[in-house]
Amino acid sequence: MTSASAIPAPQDILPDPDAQTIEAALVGAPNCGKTALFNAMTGATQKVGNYSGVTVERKVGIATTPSGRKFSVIDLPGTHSLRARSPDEEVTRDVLLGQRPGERVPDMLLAVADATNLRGALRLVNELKKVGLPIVLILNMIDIARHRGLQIDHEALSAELGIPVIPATAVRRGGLDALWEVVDPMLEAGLPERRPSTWQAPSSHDLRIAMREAERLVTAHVVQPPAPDTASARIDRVVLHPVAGPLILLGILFLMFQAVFSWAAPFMDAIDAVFGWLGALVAQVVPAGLVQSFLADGIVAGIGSVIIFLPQILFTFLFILLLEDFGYMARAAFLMDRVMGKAGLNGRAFIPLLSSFACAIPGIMAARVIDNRRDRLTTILVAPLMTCSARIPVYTLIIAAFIPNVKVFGGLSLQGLVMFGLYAAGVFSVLIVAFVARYVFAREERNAPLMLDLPDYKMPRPRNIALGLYQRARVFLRRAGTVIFWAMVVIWALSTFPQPPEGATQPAINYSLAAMIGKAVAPILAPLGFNWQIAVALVPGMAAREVAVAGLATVYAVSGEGGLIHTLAGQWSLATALALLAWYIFAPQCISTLAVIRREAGSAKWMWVAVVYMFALAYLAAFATYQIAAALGAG
Ligand SMILES: Nc1nc2c(ncn2[C@@H]2O[C@H](COP(=O)(O)OP(=O)(O)OP(=O)(O)O)[C@@H](O)[C@H]2O)c(=O)[nH]1
Ligand SMILES: [Mg+2]
Repeated sequence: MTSASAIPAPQDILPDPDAQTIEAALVGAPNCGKTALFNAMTGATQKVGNYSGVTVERKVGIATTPSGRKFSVIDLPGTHSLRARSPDEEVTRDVLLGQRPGERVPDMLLAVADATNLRGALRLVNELKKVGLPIVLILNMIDIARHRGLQIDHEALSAELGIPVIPATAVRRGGLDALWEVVDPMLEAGLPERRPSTWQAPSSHDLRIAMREAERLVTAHVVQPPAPDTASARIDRVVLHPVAGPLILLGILFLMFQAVFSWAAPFMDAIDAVFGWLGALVAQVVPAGLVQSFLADGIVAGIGSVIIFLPQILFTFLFILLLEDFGYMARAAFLMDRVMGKAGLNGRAFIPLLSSFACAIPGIMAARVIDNRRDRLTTILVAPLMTCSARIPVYTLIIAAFIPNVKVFGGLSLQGLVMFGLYAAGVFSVLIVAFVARYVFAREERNAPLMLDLPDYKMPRPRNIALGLYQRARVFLRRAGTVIFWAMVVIWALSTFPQPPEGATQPAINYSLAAMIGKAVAPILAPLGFNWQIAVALVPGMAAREVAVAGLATVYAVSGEGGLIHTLAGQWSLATALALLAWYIFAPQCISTLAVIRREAGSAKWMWVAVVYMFALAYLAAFATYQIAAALGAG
């Protein structure tokens, strides 16, 4: 039998316009492995993660059965019931009930259960049966269930439910063989006509009856192992401990930044050497003049100054992805729940905020899992304050130039410590702003604690990690090749033209348009300790945060200074550097994020609220930092 997962299929494509194509929808609780199944069936590479709420949109792919039959598979956000409470659950409900305009109802349902936790899945199946579509129940993660000694009589379950029940392991080669053996003949024979839906939103009474029925099925057909004391439970007794837990969380993050700083350094040096060599090569091969300046100062210096931070970004995400896949991040959510509740943040805001470490855009989209509109809005507005990966270049550059590379407190890297502090400042400001928003929105204090599904710990899968890193690297390099490249071209041109007059005495850039613009904006930024060169970098830096780094590299390279880090260390005071760090904690310097806020919040008003409050905080923070640092003698 050929493995269907070996057949690549384009992702995110629309269903085949040929109405003959069968459409099967994956439905199940959050974190039961729907996306892992989707990827295995279609060869797609959608994000999976060991926590709930990874998928918030409908995705379509084409699966090919071993006998070569093709059908569409729809991956949906996880849901416990069709009685949808949040925008992501509504997607699932609307797809199944045919309430999405222009989309037909799927032809069959692939109900997915986490085999180690059948009760909820059986309750959902009870509801799904009323939709009137043919159902196949997939008992996914059967590998874990077997490992734990759970015995599930899937044949008896199938007889009693009246639908096929098939064990599967989405993440193993051959893990879908049993599924294909059932689905292939089903497709061959043709699916039965859809019966009219009799689904109605269940009342709490209905839910209780369905729950009892699920309970009965589990008792009848599942043999639980005698010792329920699993490794997960043992680990959780330590990491969820009320005192030890938060300390362990802090310790892990702390060590992470220490490691990132020391491990990334040699790779960054290597990239620096390559770009230094490229710059020298350009200077040698291309005759001195405008073309040489464009290539060496604009392209090589500008792009190189950003690409050098790739190792830092990859190491940071190596840690985050490992913790996610291991199942620790869901515990972190549990530990942070009380603090977040005090700040008035919805417990489900944790994952959106966690995603914002990569980039605020997926973070803001992940806020769709939050049902209460005001809570969702608060999360959308604070997500951009989390330290996204585009800030890493800015932070690292300034740290490298101004924070000595020394060990303190018996072996801790001071630079790693400052980076940790900047991340902590981001998290802290999220909590403060959310707290204030609670009064602005007149929201009540959150009373219900977070209903968390704590997933079992799993060994991180190298494939998931590699995929995650590859995607981060691709996003980062693509930005370097597009937004940053074009910003560089503009900044170089502005810093080069008009050319200095005959007999000019100052550096050429002082006669350029960039200097004129920078000097016009500079008075507004002077109280923050920013000079006109910073102003030149910050204005196009609205496009994306890293552009400011590339901008500084070009501005100073065109002025004829070599080595950005050295130049900055020589030209700025410590107070200026600290003020710029403070500015970047808050400033909304990313057009794409603002566009997504507008889309997800549903009006331009909230985008402007974000722009105004973030600029105001950035200005205040930079002002206070500069004035205090200068007063202390760092000016
Ligand atoms: N051991 C094992 N792990 C699995 C299996 N299927 C999925 N996983 C892991 O379980 C976790 C959750 O998988 P996802 O596919 O993201 O779950 P999902 O149902 O799409 O979750 P949401 O999108 O949040 O609803 C990931 O860490 C997967 O690698 C399986 O059959 N066996
Ligand atoms: Mg998913």
